[in-house]
Amino acid sequence: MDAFITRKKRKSSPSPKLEETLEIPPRSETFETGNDGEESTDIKLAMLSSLHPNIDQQMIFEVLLAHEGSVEATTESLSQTTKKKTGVGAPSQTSLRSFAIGKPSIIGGLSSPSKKKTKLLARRGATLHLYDPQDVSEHTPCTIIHNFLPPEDANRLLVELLEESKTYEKITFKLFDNVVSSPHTSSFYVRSYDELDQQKYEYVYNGARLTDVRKITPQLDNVKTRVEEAVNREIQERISTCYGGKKLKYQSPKPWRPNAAFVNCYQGPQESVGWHSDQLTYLGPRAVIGSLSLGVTREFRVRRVLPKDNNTNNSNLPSKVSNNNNPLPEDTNPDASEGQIAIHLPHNSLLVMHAEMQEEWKHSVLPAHAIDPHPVSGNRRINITYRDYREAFHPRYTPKCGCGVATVLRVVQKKRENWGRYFWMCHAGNVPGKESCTFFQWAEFTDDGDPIWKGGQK
Ligand SMILES: O=C(O)CCC(=O)C(=O)O
Ligand SMILES: [Fe+2]
Repeated sequence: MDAFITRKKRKSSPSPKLEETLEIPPRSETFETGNDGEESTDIKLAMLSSLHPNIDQQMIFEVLLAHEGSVEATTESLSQTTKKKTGVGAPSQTSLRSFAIGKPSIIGGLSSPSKKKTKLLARRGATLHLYDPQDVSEHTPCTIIHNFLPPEDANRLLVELLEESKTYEKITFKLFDNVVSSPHTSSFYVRSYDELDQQKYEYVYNGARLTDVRKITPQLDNVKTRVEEAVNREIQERISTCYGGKKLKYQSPKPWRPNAAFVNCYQGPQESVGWHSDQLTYLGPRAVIGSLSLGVTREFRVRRVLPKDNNTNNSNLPSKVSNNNNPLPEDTNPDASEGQIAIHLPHNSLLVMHAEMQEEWKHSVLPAHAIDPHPVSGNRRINITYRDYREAFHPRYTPKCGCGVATVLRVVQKKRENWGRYFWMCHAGNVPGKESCTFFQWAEFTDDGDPIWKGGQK
């Protein structure tokens, strides 16, 4: 879904614990700000991409660097560039072979039984392109199944959703003085009219309600069971091959049951979604998401978020256990946090985002230079993310803030102190132009990721 804006934390916030994060995810995502009193580069890029949707992100990044991080100077310069219709340069691409040295540790040490120092695959500014399912599962927190559905079922679903997507809309929202709109269209599907009502009137997405919620279509429903089986299989496989035979702490041991689906439509190469993590508020910690791609092939980019200490220098990060008892990432090369991996998502591929993904990685679908048209969808790509909304995380149970609205669940991603710890905070802290109340509460879970409420169950 759409998420591409954020702002820096108001200096007046009374809660020191919030310092490292403050984000404005319009729907179900979380974007992160820096902790140095300025918007992080991602945020600046997200803002600039929204303001200049037709300019390649790599170009925006270079212009931003040339202007020493000034958003104002960059936007001015980009406006000139657009006027002059200057072309944009193609980003340099590198292959896996030129970077892979040994077997990498990909998930912050969680899967790394060997103490041998491993080299990270992607360096700052470089992007590794992965096509092979084995490479994807070894080097990212995802697994991919190509040719997932029988071809005729994939086409039926694609045709159905192309028709549906004719009435999808871009989300618009206000960012400071600008009205910004999401760089693709989307809609949300649930199983029953009762759930539809709940989504419209009980669930809150960053202070707003979803307006476009639909009942699951016949083909979406038909495919759901197969996605469910495959994802549960992949989860078990991941546990045995990557987590040493034991589920992660806070990961639910229950079978994954998709009961909602966001469907995105990307019309043409320029439509995109910026860097984000999906919101855990209704999914709980260590959530798994099944993502089915149809139509035009696009690149799904992932990059790990490494914690930094207060001096933003993480080069001396010792290997130790964080507050949630997961080992901190072993590889602390600051450049490493900037490296990106591009997973190519062809028509009819199922990508499973595993339990380590949302807390420790960010993902995006960046604008493309060119696409190969698909025989059925032309220049369009449809993406379905099946999600398991957990009853225990229904807004009727989650903490309410001073604004009287259900709070959002977040995780400390960037700061070394409290890295990996979850907290509930006021949703308005994520909404531009809205004064947030000071609500903050560390989140507590059982080992199986069920919430423990202070003062007993609400
Ligand atoms: O289109 C995709 O593959 C990813 C979409 C996404 O990240 C999301 O809906 O949260
Ligand atoms: Fe996402």
